[in-house]
Amino acid sequence: MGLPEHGTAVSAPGKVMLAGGYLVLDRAYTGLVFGLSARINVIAQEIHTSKGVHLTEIVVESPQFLEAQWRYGYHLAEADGGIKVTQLQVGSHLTANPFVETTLNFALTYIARTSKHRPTHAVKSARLTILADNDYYSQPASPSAPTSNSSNSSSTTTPPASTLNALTTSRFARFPVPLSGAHKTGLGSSAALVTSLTAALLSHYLPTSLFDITSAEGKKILHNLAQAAHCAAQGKVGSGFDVAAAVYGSSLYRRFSPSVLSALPEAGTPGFAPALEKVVKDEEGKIWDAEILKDKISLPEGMAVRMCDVDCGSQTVGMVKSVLAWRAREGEAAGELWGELQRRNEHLAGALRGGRTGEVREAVRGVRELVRKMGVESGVPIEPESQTELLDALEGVEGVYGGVVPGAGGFDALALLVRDDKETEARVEEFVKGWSREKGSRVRLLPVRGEMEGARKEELGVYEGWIR
Ligand SMILES: Nc1ncnc2c1ncn2[C@@H]1O[C@H](COP(=O)(O)OP(=O)(O)OP(=O)(O)O)[C@@H](O)[C@H]1O
Ligand SMILES: C[C@@](O)(CCOP(=O)(O)O)CC(=O)O
Repeated sequence: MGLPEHGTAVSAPGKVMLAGGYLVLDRAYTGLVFGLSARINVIAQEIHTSKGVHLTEIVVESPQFLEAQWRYGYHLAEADGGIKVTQLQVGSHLTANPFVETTLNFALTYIARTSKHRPTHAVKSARLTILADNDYYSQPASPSAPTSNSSNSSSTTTPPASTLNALTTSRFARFPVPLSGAHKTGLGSSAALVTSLTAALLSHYLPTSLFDITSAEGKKILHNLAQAAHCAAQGKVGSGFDVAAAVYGSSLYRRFSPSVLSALPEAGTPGFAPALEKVVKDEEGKIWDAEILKDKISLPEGMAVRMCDVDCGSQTVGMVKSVLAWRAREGEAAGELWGELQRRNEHLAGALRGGRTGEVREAVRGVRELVRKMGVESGVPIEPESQTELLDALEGVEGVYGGVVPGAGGFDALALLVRDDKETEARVEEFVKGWSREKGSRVRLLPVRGEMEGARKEELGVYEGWIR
């Protein structure tokens, strides 16, 4: 498979919230958010049809997974409802991908509205290829065999067998399962996907005078559009820190008011297109009130953020709901705890930003102490005992400054602040191997690390073998 000459590629990073989980749901508080080196890449290409064939469809595929192709037709919805896609059947069955479908509705509507062409002329057939870095999903035990993929072999890109071994051990693994069977590691795949798919569509269809991912205005449009699409696809309004990280990379994050999106009609319903354009462009800067402060987040020289995947079979549902119920119930005591926790989170951010490596360990301990208190008082295992034991033990490994349960916490992940050298990495790997043996859990140090940069354009050559 040669190198394709045409197309636009973008990538957006995953996320980890080092401190500020739960608090960040309220605009009175902030979160310390890091973008990650694991990216979701989307390549947009024109589909060339034979002469006389008037095919208009958008094909989205994730060639790393089985049965991961979604094809859509589209039409202009009446009464300014925007461009609405309809999924087309591929082979014998139809698997929905709500994040892809909603993103197409939002991005294509914005494109048709903004471009100078007639709406349906603005959107020609295209193929979007999604490639996710390996750390988003746990790796299969053994490399997958080539599959014939009979149901959609006509259009799914299957790398030739000769390159398959290399691909399974290289940047983009092939998984022997459909996307629904992949085990996620919690790095924010949906936010990175929605952001990079939105950016790929905007870059593909609009001239740089209307969308330029490298400019501040372009990032603003991407952020507002991706937040709106992600919230609609999720069916709820979270803090949006994951989309902010996907667009801007690491930052100190204060959320937008939920009311920003509450007046937006559903995609395809009357008035959706002008309402979306207005909220995305926010021409007077009065609609969006999120604060995404990039210069407030940095690390001391020689320090890295690393992640561990903890696979121990425990799951916790409804954590956010239970913590917020506790806060509503215990207004005053909870408010005091959150106030002090916010101060400690800011102190940690200050120590990291100021390069005060010597203060980091104590600052992390201070944060963890109150996170545990919040957990005990709300009855939610935010930093469960098994994680406390592991984090305390990891502090004893030379080169580890400290670690936390990131985001909402729970049993399944850790974020560590470590000395950024091979020796520390080897010691942590050795330690978690021993811990897994001893405790009967599976703890893995992921290759992924904190990174400052957000969504960006990529060279097509990176994806050789995966696109045509
Ligand atoms: N490689 C991919 N190709 C296509 N769609 C994907 C891909 N990765 C993720 N998605 C979409 O994102 C959904 C997963 O989103 P979900 O919010 O459950 O996970 P997440 O964002 O990784 O979770 P977390 O917020 O815990 O990190 C999938 O069901 C699919 O719709
Ligand atoms: C609990 C919360 O504050 C953080 C959730 O983070 P994560 O998905 O566990 O990385 C929710 C949110 O900010 O949307």
